Amino acid sequence: MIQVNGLTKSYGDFPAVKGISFEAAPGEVFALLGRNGAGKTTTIEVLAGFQRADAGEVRVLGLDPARDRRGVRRRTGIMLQEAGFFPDLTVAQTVDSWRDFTSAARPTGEALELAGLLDRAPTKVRQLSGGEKRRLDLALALLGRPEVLFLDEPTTGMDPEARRNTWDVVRGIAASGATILLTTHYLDEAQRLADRMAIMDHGEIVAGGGMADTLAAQAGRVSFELPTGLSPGDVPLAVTVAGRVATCRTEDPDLAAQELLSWAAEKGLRLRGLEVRTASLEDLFLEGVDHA
Ligand SMILES: Nc1ncnc2c1ncn2[C@@H]1O[C@H](COP(=O)(O)OP(=O)(O)OP(=O)(O)O)[C@@H](O)[C@H]1O
Repeated sequence: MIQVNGLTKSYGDFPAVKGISFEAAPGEVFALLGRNGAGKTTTIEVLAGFQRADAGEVRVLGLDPARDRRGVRRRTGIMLQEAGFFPDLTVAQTVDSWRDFTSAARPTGEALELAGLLDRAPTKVRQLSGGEKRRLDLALALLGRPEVLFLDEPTTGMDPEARRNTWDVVRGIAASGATILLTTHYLDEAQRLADRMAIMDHGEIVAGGGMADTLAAQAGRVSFELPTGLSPGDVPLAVTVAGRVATCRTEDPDLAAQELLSWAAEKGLRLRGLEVRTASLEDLFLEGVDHA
């Protein structure tokens, strides 16, 4: 559904995307992650046909978006970071006007219901909150029953309930066979939603793969307060210490915690603040962008 091979894009002398490659299959949610300026939006804009790549090959639904922008646009939905709405139209009028130039469009009520915005149908766009505007954007992106959906930071500004609603919608669309390319700064969102991901930094992919496999291959951590009077060398596992908090990075955090607890019991020590954590996407993200 999406194939990117060696995509390169510069603005003047500035290389924003430096030869990245990835693919996304039908029914897959693919998350493109990375800090501000990493090149995520540029990548989406090239895929959606808004920008031309300088080099590399890009295919969406087997089409080249630079040559067949119309064909791509007809079968894809897009939610960019800044939407341009007419402030004096109501929510329903906005959707209606988009329906006029969308083929096989959903009924207005259905699109609004999907985006959780039905009760705001008669409200003027200028009166919507930031999160509600994102929901209107989502309704428009879903209007043409897209086979590929590009979502650039879709839940920014949404309250927790609206975020969850959006996740359910995204999962539903993916379950119906569509492919979703998502950028987000909420790593919990990526971890919950995405089947696969790529972390970008300075225009390059620095880590990526299947979400579950990649996280499973990452080390977890066990941390606790180092008991008074002890030094890191007294602990039976290799730890790093910041302040009084000792941290052990390990592939098996449960086993490490058991070893620590039996050692503490034997010595009559109490391990305060004991925390056992499997690897999170946040760990991987920080490691990826730090080492880049
Ligand atoms: N039209 C433009 N002209 C010049 N430079 C640009 C333009 N658009 C983006 N850039 C630069 O290209 C780099 C990549 O921008 P891009 O918007 O793709 O990053 P991003 O990963 O989407 O960031 P964010 O998380 O902040 O949305 C940035 O350094 C940005 O300043």
